Amino acid sequence: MEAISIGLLGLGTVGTGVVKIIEDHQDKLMHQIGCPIKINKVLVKDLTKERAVKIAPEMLTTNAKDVIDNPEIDVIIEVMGGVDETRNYLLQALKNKKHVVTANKDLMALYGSELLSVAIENSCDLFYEASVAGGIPILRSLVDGLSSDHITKMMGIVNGTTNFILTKMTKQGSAYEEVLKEAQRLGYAETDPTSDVEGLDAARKMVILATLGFSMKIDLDDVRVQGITNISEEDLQYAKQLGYTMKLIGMAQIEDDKVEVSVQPTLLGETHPLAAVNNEYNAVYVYGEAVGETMFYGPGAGSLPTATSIVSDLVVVLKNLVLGVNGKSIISPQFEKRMKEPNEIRSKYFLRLHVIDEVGVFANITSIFTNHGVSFEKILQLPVKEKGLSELVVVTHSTSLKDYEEILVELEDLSSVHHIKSSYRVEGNGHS
Ligand SMILES: NC(=O)C1=CN([C@@H]2O[C@H](COP(=O)(O)OP(=O)(O)OC[C@H]3O[C@@H](n4cnc5c(N)ncnc54)[C@H](OP(=O)(O)O)[C@@H]3O)[C@@H](O)[C@H]2O)C=CC1
Ligand SMILES: N[C@@H](CC=O)C(=O)O
Ligand code: NA
Repeated sequence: MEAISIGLLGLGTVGTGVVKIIEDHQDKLMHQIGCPIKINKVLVKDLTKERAVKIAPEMLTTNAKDVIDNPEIDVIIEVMGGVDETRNYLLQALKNKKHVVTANKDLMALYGSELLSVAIENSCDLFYEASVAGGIPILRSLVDGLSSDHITKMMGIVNGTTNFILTKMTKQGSAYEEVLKEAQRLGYAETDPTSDVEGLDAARKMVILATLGFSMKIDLDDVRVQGITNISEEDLQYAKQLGYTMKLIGMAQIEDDKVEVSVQPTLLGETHPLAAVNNEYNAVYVYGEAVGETMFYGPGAGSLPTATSIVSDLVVVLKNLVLGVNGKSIISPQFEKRMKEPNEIRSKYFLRLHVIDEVGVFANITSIFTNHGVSFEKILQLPVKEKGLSELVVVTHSTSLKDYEEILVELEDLSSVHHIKSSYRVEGNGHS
């Protein structure tokens, strides 16, 4: 078989890794697919930029048509990021009967179903393993390895940048801004890291996971999102003191055919399997009715780990090409989406308050919780430097989101509550 010709859209952190893996693993790839892989054209923004891989200048272009309309190219690897422009490029590429491999979760979370239908119409493959948890083969595990089970819960640390930041803040007491800069330097963060730290990147990945895991078309608007920018040093200290580890957790659960999906800073019991996932590492905890607990762990970001998933997707495209089955493995969602209402979403919560230090305050606060049928699992009360105030930290027993939100409003209205400092979801030690 003659060489397979591929085109790259982008040659940054991930694109460079793709070129390296194709070069360094050429023998193994050749053995798997029976022919060499040839990189034909690469779209970049800046032709003069120094590249971390050797690439002939004539292979670079700033004109996307040189890649997507190029009759010599069989497969497009999209690693440029962005949504609108990229969507148009990939739609055109699929209409041109080119198979697509992408790392773009922003695009797949928003336009995945459109792109996948166009792929089916054109008998093309569209794979996106690198878009969730970079180097971990989690999407394939959901659609192949666990296809026979009924998945009821997925919890993920799916953003490497925020896990890196929280780990360094917790374990080394590092300052947020400093660690964010380090994550950017190491190539973990998005071009605009706001989407990392505000939780949006993780939310997009949870949309992809929940859509595949529950076979239901989940949209970004269905995800409740909170990032890590307001987490303070004090919160991390209290978490530790109470036996928890703070992580940005993506949660997707289904119960009685109704789904909840969220991304929020969460206090995990120290023996929860996800509590030990540190630095830029990602992990996705998947609970299936038959299989029970499983966990998929590995690097969630970075050049070579992400590129590994991309080139592995490319191998599947090429194997499918030999078998003549491209586009046949894409399965549309089976079920209608039904989301849980706030009164059906249950959790424990950590709440930190500054309250006026006087007689009767604690009783007033407790009565608000009692009126909603919510009791405390843990309580801490300490003086604060500010005169006349004390710090109250509670962990509740399980309550509905509806009750909890009403409690917060009622606490805000209480004159003896000076300030609600922070509030986080609490998860125990797993096994559910
Ligand atoms: N970094 C990571 O660890 C991971 C990234 N991803 C995803 O992979 C994709 C790429 O990320 P990453 O490699 O980090 O990004 P980079 O910013 O490092 O690279 C982007 C590349 O695309 C090119 N590019 C961007 N916009 C255009 C445009 N409009 N026209 C032409 N070329 C363009 C840039 O060209 P030039 O070099 O000339 O500026 C650059 O080569 C994103 O979707 C990201 O979310 C997924 C998993 C992990
Ligand atoms: N910015 C992302 C990169 C991978 O998707 C992250 O930090 O996880
Ligand atoms: Na992956």
